[in-house]
Amino acid sequence: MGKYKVVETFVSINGEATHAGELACFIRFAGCNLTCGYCDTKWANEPQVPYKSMSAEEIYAYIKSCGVKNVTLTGGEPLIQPEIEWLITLLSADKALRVEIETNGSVDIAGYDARPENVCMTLDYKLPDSGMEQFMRTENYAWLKPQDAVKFVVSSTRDLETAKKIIETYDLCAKATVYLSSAFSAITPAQIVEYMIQENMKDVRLQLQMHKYIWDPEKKGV
Ligand SMILES: C[S@@+](CC[C@H](N)C(=O)[O-])C[C@H]1O[C@@H](n2cnc3c(N)ncnc32)[C@H](O)[C@@H]1O
Ligand SMILES: Nc1nc2[nH]cc(C(=O)O)c2c(=O)[nH]1
Ligand code: SF4
Ligand SMILES: [Mg+2]
Repeated sequence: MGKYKVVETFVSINGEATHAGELACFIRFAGCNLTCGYCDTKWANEPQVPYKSMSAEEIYAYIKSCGVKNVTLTGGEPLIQPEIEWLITLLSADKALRVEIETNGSVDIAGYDARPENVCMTLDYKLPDSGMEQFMRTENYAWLKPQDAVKFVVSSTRDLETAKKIIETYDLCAKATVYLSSAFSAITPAQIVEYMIQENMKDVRLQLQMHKYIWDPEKKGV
């Protein structure tokens, strides 16, 4: 079996989405197929980024040594890592783990349809201000499961309007939990809440990147 390019591993609270506030073990992979303007982990996508080669078994052993339940696979883009399906299968076989995959919305998730309940996807929809909207695969919404989330990272009123349109067009609140997040420091959380009130977005949740309020927003490994 192959090796995975891992740029950092750490235990922290998950700062985002459904399990925000719970301890989680993070595995961050090198490289991404997109270049979002707001990306807070551009360093992980640099071709020369230092990485550790780890087998699936080594990653699993590290996770077990952390003793936590939640595992977040992130990056970079986890779903473009060669043989990532094998790692997900290995981790999901351990029912003491809950595996969350942070994915950017451009990669086909149809092949993960047989995943068990302890594997959830947090699927981004990249809005216009990210510069990456043309790569979004809305076909992915056919494969959402109740434990999944769709996340819109918002930078502007234009982004909010697009998010609302996509949520309604694909009836996303009926398929998964839907989050609006502020692109850190690009728009205030208050502006997002004002828009949610104005548009009566009853089934959508605001989420803030908790770790950026707890620690220096530039700090790695938290
Ligand atoms: C760094 S990405 C890695 C996973 C995957 N490439 C993706 O985009 O979903 C993890 C999450 O952080 C979010 N993110 C990145 N930069 C951000 C920023 N400046 N403010 C808020 N969220 C950000 C992304 O939108 C994504 O939901
Ligand atoms: N604390 C913390 N929680 C997170 N949840 C998702 C993250 C990510 O970068 O994907 C992240 C992260 O980088 N740090
Ligand atoms: S898809 Fe994720 S990792 Fe890639 S550039 Fe965008 S936010 Fe960064
Ligand atoms: Mg992050």
